[in-house]
Amino acid sequence: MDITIGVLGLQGAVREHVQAVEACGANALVIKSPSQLNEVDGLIMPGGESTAIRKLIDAYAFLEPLRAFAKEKPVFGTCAGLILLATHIRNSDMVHLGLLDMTVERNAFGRQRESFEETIHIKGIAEDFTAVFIRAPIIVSVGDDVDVLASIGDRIVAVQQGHLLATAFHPELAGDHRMTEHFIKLVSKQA
Ligand SMILES: NC(=O)CC[C@H](N)C(=O)O
Repeated sequence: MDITIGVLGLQGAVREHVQAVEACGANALVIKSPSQLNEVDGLIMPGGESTAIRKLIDAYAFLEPLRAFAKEKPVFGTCAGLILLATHIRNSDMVHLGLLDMTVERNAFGRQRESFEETIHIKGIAEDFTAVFIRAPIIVSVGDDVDVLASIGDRIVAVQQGHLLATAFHPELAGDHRMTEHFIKLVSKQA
């Protein structure tokens, strides 16, 4: 398979995503400058700290190139990456890429449960996925064109809108690559 997936390499769980992509048999490229986006078929925006990543996005003039990329090609945002994709952030005027039609709430599981694992069902992808949540956001509501892939109670934790995919959890940390594989399939269809 000659697919190359970029992993936005500004801050956060970059190396783990590279390993997950390679474990799925695709090539991975750590993206540190906007011009490298021309070399990849899809992009993963990792978890980390969305405000820190945004500062670096601005410092390296990444915002418009990322928006343009995501309009054409598949993007997978995990945790902080999900926040970067959202059209609305609850209790904030901040919008980053503003492309995936959803309202997210940052750090929504509260202090007691800052980090935990939960076995979840991901529609069409996995019956029993061990999802790792780290100071995770939740998706509070989604637009009509957004497909909800997984929830915990009434908290939405995975969605897809066309070629945009987002999870509140860290799929690269579970040692189970089905979510990454799903993204690579999405990329192959479009590449
Ligand atoms: N693991 C994560 O990516 C946490 C996200 C972080 N709490 C934020 O708001 O950006």
